[in-house]
Amino acid sequence: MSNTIPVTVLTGFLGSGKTTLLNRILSEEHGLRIAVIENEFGEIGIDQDLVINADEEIFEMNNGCICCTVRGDLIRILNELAERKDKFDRVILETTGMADPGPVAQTFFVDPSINELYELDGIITLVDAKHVSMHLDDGTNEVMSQVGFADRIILNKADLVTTDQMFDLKKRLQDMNKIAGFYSATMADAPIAELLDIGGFNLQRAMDMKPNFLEPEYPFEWGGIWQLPAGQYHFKMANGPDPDMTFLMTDVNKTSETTVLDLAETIFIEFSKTGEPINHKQILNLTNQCYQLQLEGQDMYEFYLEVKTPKDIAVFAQHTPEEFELALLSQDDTEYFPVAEHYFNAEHEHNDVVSSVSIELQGVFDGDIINAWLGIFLQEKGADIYRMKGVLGIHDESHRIVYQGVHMLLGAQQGKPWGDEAPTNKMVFIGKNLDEDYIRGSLERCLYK
Ligand SMILES: Nc1nc2c(ncn2[C@@H]2O[C@H](COP(=O)(O)OP(=O)(O)OP(=O)(O)O)[C@@H](O)[C@H]2O)c(=O)[nH]1
Repeated sequence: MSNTIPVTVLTGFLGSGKTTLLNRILSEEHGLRIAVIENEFGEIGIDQDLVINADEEIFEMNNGCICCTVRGDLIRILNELAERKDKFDRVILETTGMADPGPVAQTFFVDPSINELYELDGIITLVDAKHVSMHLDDGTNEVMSQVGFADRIILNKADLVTTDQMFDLKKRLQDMNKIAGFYSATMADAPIAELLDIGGFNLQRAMDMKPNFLEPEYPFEWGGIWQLPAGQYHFKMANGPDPDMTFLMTDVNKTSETTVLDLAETIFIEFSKTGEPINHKQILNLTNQCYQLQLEGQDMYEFYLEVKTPKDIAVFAQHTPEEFELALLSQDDTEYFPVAEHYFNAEHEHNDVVSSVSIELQGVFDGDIINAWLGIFLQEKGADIYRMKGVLGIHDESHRIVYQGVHMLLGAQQGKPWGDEAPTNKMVFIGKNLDEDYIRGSLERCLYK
């Protein structure tokens, strides 16, 4: 009998019903002990508050989308979990609605330690039957990929569409994935026994769909090695694709392209951490630590480097040197060129028009005013707001009130009691063209005075 721990990946676009399904699985009597890994898109953790009270272990990853940091964070969490493997029988991994499940699935095949400990049981994709067509028409890549990789597809929110609409939707999705099992559901009430123990993610189909499925993706696009005499240097850079860029340096004792490739296999874990911010004219240390170079506000930037004894140094950068015009110069402005380099497979990109705004406020809201404002806001901006979640304190309410919005639909439910805790408010909005100052200002005006 295999000793590996089965992992089920729950995926589906924002608001499609992943947490609803997770809660159903956790509350059903099946005798299984489940460890949960939650990945969130917004930087403050709300999902943990929305998952029902359970004895299960819940691990949260909210420093980015799982598909971007997958080979770092996820491997680290899975390894930590494995140390306690006597405490659970299986793992459920809920990805953010913005995640492409491809790189998540890939981790279970390409990383040797994970491959030995875990087995990908299956990918379950939740589809919001009311809104998914809009995202498919938009060509939202994440949704296509979530449907394409699924072993099971749950057409959720059947209560919000007609039988004909459901039929057409199923036909459309079947054209995109002929092998998955389809279930139509309301409040994710699909038969759980058919969702767990699928008995193996279909690797062959994943390879058919994406032939480079098993080629690792990296959080960096480029790595290079310089041979440097002792002296003072500076990296010169222009603006790149992002206002900040992850950058890591380390010294090496070999200088071939193979050295860059070998190093990539260990460095990516460090690279997926959030680095220390470094500004123009600051010094970089050769510490094998991740930096966040701040590239915003001017045309050119310089970052200093001191080399005390002759050294070979490797640099890994989130973007290619061409994208931000990287040059390494000595004090007398002689340019030094890398002696070896490699461009990595980092194709994976998000539609960066979509962003998230996370807001935490002290105090309690005036119930009537916050309800009125949220209603108007979602009516006006609903097409752009994929998702809104909030755990709020309301004046004269002893319990948390959980707000959930998906486009223009908004609902509120009573959550856990505050008890002795002072109420605080956490809200996340995910969507296009979000104006953080406007949202924050409006919310502050809704507080009870
Ligand atoms: N009408 C209706 N609402 C549903 C159904 N399933 C879930 N919901 C509601 O839709 C909202 C989003 O559900 P979640 O389960 O939080 O969705 P999610 O996929 O986890 O959302 P994210 O974590 O933001 O991606 C909640 O308010 C749910 O109560 C359904 O079948 N019908």
